[in-house]
Amino acid sequence: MAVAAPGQLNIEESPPSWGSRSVDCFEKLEQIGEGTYGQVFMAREISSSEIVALKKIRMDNEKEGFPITAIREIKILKKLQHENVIKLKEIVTSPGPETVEQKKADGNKYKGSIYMVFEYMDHDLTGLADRPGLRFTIPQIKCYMKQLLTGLHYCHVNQVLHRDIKGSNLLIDNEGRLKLADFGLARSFSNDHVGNLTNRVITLWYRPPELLLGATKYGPAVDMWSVGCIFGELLFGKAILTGKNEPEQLNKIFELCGSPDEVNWPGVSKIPWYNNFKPTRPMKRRIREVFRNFDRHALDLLDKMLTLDPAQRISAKDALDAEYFWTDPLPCDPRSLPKYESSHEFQTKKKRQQLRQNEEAAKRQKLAHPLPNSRLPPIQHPGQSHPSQWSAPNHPVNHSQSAMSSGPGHHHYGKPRGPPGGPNRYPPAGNQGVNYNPNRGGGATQVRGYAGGPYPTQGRPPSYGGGSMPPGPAGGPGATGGYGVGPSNFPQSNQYGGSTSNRSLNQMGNNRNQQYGWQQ
Ligand SMILES: Nc1ncnc2c1ncn2[C@@H]1O[C@H](COP(=O)(O)OP(=O)(O)OP(=O)(O)O)[C@@H](O)[C@H]1O
Repeated sequence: MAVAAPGQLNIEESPPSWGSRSVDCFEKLEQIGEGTYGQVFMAREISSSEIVALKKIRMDNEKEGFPITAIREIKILKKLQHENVIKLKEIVTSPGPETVEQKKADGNKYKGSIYMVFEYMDHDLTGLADRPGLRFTIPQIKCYMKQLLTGLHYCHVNQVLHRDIKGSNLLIDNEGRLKLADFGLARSFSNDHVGNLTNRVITLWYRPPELLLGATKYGPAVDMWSVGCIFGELLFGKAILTGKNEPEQLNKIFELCGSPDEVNWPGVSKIPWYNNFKPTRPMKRRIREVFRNFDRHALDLLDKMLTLDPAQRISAKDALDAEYFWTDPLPCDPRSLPKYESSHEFQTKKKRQQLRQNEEAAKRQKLAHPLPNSRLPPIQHPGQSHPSQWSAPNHPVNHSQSAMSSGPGHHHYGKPRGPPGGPNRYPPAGNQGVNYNPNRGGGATQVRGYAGGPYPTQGRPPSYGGGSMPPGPAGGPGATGGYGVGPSNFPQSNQYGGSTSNRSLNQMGNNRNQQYGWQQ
C-alpha cells in the first residue's frame, strides 16, 4: 500500500485541497470519542469558528502506510451525500518527523497523523439515551427510526453495506437530525455479483444470525437486522440481544426468534456452521409474546426486521412504508425535539466511571470511619425488594414534549452496565401463541444449548479467550445485559397509544410518496 504524505493522499478523486491543510487550522476543544480506529475530538476551525469533529486515524499498527479501513471510509463517504449520512468535509494532516534524518530512520515512511474532518453532531444515540432520566417519546422514536431507515435505504440503493449499525454510530444533532456515521467497516456490494465477504463484522449484539452462522455471501439484510435490534432497544429501554460471545448471541437470537430450519429459512442448513450451532430441539418464535405490550404496528415492524431468513427480512424501503410510520402518533418534526446538552457514549461512560470511583472512595472512607450502627445489615421493610435486573426499563412516553423526565430513572439503552442476565431472561411461558405462526418457529419446547461443539475455527481468527467480550467492532460490547423484564413487568395500558388514525400527512415527509427526499 502506498505511504500517505501530506497533500498526497491517494483517495480517488478527492478534492484537490484534501490533505493539503494542517490540523493546526483547528483548535481541539475536547475528546468526544475513542474508537478502535482512532480518537475523535470536538474542534473549532480557527478561521471560521465553525465547530467540527476531528477523527484521528490511528497509524500505530500501520506498517503498510494508510490503513485500509480509513481508505474505505473516505472513499465511501465521498460517494454518499445525504442528509442522513455524516458529511466528511476534508482530510487534514499533522506534521511528521521534522528532519530528513528522522525520516530516513523511519524508512522514509510518513509518521505524522491524519484526521478526517466531519460536521459536528451533538450526540450519539447511545450517549443520548444513556442520560439519566431521559425518556424518548413515541413520536421521537418514530422520527429517529424514520431517519435511520431513510439514510440506510440511501446507502443500500447506492450499493453500500454499513456493517456496523449500532447506537454509538448513529449521530444526532440538536436540530433532531440523525445521521449514520462510522463507515470504517462499510463495503460496496453489487446486486448481480455476490462475492465472498467477511462474516466478522457488526458489533456482536447487532449481528444477524446469518453472519453468526458463517455466511460469507450476504447483502443489505445484515444492516436491517441491526436496525431491528436498535428498534427493539428503543422501545424496550435496553438492549434486547446481549450475548457475551458468538454462541451465546446465537442462542439468545434463537430463544427470541425461534430456531431456524428449512421451513422458516430455506437453505439455512447449507450455511457453513449451521450444524455446529443448530439447537438440539426446536425453539418457538416468541417475539410477539415477549413484546406483547408494544404497539401493534411497532410489533409488526419489529417482527419483520428480526426475521431469521435474510431473504424474507424487511428492506429499509419497505420498512419506511410500514403502517407504524403512517399512523398516530406520527413521527415528529426533528426540529420540534428538545435540545439536550451534548452527550456522546465516550463522555457518558467516563462520567459513570467517575461516579463509580467516587462511590468507592466514599465507601472506603465509611469503612475507615464507621458510624456506630453501620455494621448492621440494612433494615428490610415488608414488601421492599431489591431493584431487580428484570425491573421494567423506561418506556417511551406518548407525547412529544416531555422527553426529559425529572425522575431518577435509568435508561439502559445501549451498553448496559449491570451484571449478565440471569436465567430468567424470558418470562414464564404464558399467553402463548399470541399471533404466533407455528410454521415459523418449530415445536413448543424451548431448550438452551447447541447441538454442536465449540465455535468453529475453520476460516476464522482464533476465538475469544475466556468468554470475554470480543474486541473491536466485530466484537461485543464490554458489558452484558438481557431483556431484564418479563411481560408482566410491562405496564398493561397501551402506552404507545392507539394506532387508530388513518394514514395521514407526516410531519417529516409530507406524504408517503415524497418521504425519502432524494432520487434514485
Ligand atoms: N461527526 C461527529 N460528531 C460528533 N461526534 C462524533 C462524530 N463522529 C464520531 N463521533 C463520536 O465519536 C465516537 C467514535 O466515532 P467512530 O465510531 O467514527 O470511531 P471508531 O473508531 O470507528 O469507533 P468504533 O470502534 O466504536 O466503531 C462516536 O460514537 C461519537 O460519539
